[in-house]
Amino acid sequence: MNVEALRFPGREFDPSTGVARFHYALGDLVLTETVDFGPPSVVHPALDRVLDLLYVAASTSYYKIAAPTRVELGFPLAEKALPWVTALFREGLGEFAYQNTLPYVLDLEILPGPYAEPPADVHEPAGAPLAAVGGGKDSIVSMEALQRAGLDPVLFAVNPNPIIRAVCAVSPQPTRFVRRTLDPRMRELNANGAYNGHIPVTAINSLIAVAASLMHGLGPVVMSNEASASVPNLNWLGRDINHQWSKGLPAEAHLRDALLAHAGLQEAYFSLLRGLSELHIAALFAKFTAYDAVVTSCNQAFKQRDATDRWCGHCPKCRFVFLAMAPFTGRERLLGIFGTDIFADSTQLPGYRELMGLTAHKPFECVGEIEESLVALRLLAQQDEWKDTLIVSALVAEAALPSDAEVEATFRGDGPNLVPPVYLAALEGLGAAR
Ligand SMILES: CC(=O)N[C@H]1[C@@H](OP(=O)(O)OP(=O)(O)OC[C@H]2O[C@@H](n3ccc(=O)[nH]c3=O)[C@H](O)[C@@H]2O)O[C@H](CO)[C@@H](O)[C@@H]1O[C@H](C)C(=O)N[C@@H](C)C(=O)N[C@@H](CCC(=O)O)C(=O)O
Ligand SMILES: Nc1ncnc2c1ncn2[C@@H]1O[C@H](COP(=O)(O)OP(=O)(O)OP(=O)(O)O)[C@@H](O)[C@H]1O
Repeated sequence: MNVEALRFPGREFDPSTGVARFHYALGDLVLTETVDFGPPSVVHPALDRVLDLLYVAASTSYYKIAAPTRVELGFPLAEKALPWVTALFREGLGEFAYQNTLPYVLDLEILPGPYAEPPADVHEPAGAPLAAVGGGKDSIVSMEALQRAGLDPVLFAVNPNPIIRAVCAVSPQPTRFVRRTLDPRMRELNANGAYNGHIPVTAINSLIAVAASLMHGLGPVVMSNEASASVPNLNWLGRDINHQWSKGLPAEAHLRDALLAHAGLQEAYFSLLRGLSELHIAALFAKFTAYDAVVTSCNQAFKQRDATDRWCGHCPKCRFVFLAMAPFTGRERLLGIFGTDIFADSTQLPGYRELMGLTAHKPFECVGEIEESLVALRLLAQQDEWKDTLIVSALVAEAALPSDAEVEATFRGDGPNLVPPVYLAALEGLGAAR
C-alpha cells in the first residue's frame, strides 16, 4: 500500500458505556480500534487528555500496515509530550524497521498538530494501586509485594486470557479488565501482504491502565518491567534496536513526562521491578508456590489465534525463564511448572547458545541479558541436581562463567528506577532474593 502519511481523523468516547473508538487513516482507508473500558464510576478531568495519548500509542499498529514516511498528528498535544511521540515511533518501531529493512522509520517525520494548552491542574493519583498483570513471574512478584505491604492493589489486564484470569484468581485482590479490539481488517490486510512486525504494545497497555485507573478513582499504575528490558538486542545503522523498548526505563520516563505535560498527572505510572534483574525476580518468584499451576511467561500463549494453553517449551522465552527459575525452584518443582524438561532436550542447545551470547544477537523476545544467562548457568553448575543435565553440562564446557562479583551484582536490586519510596519499601518487604 503506497500512502504518504498516517493521519488521525478523530476519536470518540462514550462516558456512559466507557467505550472508546480511535480512527486512523492511511489514504482512503480508515481503520478503527475499539477499547471497551466498561462504565466509569468517576469523571476525572485528566481522562480526555490520557485518551489523546492512548490515541497516539495505539496508532503504531496501524502505521505499520503501510509504513508511510510521515505521521501527521493533526490534533492538539502538549509540546512537551512530543519527545514521547517521537521516541514511540522511531524507537518503539525499531524492531519493525529492522525486520522489514525500512531505515527511514528510525528517523520518521512526525508533523505535530497545534500545541495543546497546558493542563489546568496537576493531579497525583492517590487511591489503591492498579497492578498490571501479564500472567508471568514478574507481575506475580509485584502483586505479592503490594498485597503483603497492605497497599491493597486492584489487579488489571487488557484482554485477559485464561492464564491471566487464573493468575489473578490465586490472589484475593479485586480485578479490573478492559477489552481492546484491533480493526478486524488487520488480518485481511496482513494476508494481502501489508507490512507486519512488532509494535510497542506495552505503551498501549500502560495508557489503557492509566485511563482505567482514572475512571475508577484509583492510584498509580504499577507495571512489572525489569532492568534488562532497557537493554537493546542489537545495533543497526548506528541505532539501538530493542524488542522490549516500551518496557524499558527510557520509555517509562518519556511516558511519565507526557502524562505530566499533557494530562497533568504526576507519579501516575511506574515499574515496581525496574531496578531488578530477571534472575533477581525469578528468585523472588520462587518464594511463592501458590501460582505454580498457572504462571505462564511464554508469549505463544498470548496470541489472538492458535494460542498454546501454557508454556510452548521451545521458544526463547521458555528457554530463558526455565534457565532463570531453575537455580531457585529445584528440579521437581520446575518440571511441574513447565510440564517438560527443557534441559534434557538437545534441540534446545542452539537456542541456549544464543542466550549465552555464543552466537548471533539476543533473540527478539522478552529475555534477560546475556550476563544474566551466564550467571544462571554458573549457579546451576554448582547444583548437583542440574550440573550434569545435557544442556547445563554442554554450555559449561563452552561459556566463560562470571565472577563472584558479577553474580553478587545480579542480585543487588539497586538499578536505576522511578519507584516512589513507599512502593520501594513494599518490594524490600519481600526480603532478600537468595
Ligand atoms: C502474542 C505475540 O507475541 N504476538 C506477536 C506476533 O503476532 P501474531 O500474529 O503471531 O499474533 P497476534 O498477537 O495475535 O497478532 C495478530 C496480528 O495483529 C497485530 N497486532 C497485534 C497486537 C497489537 O497490539 N497490534 C497489532 O497490530 C500483529 O502484528 C499481527 O499482525 O507477531 C507480531 C509481529 O511481530 C507481533 O506484533 C505480536 O506481538 C504482539 C503485539 C504482542 O502482544 N506481543 C507481546 C507478547 C510482546 O512481544 N511483548 C513484549 C513487550 C514489548 C514492548 O515493547 O512492549 C515482551 O514481553 O517483551
Ligand atoms: N495483557 C496485559 N494487560 C495489562 N498489563 C500487561 C499485560 N501483559 C503484560 N502487562 C504488563 O506488562 C509487564 C511486562 O509484560 P511481561 O509479559 O514481560 O511480564 P509478566 O507476564 O509479568 O512476566 P514474564 O516476563 O515472566 O512474562 C507485565 O509485568 C505487566 O505489568
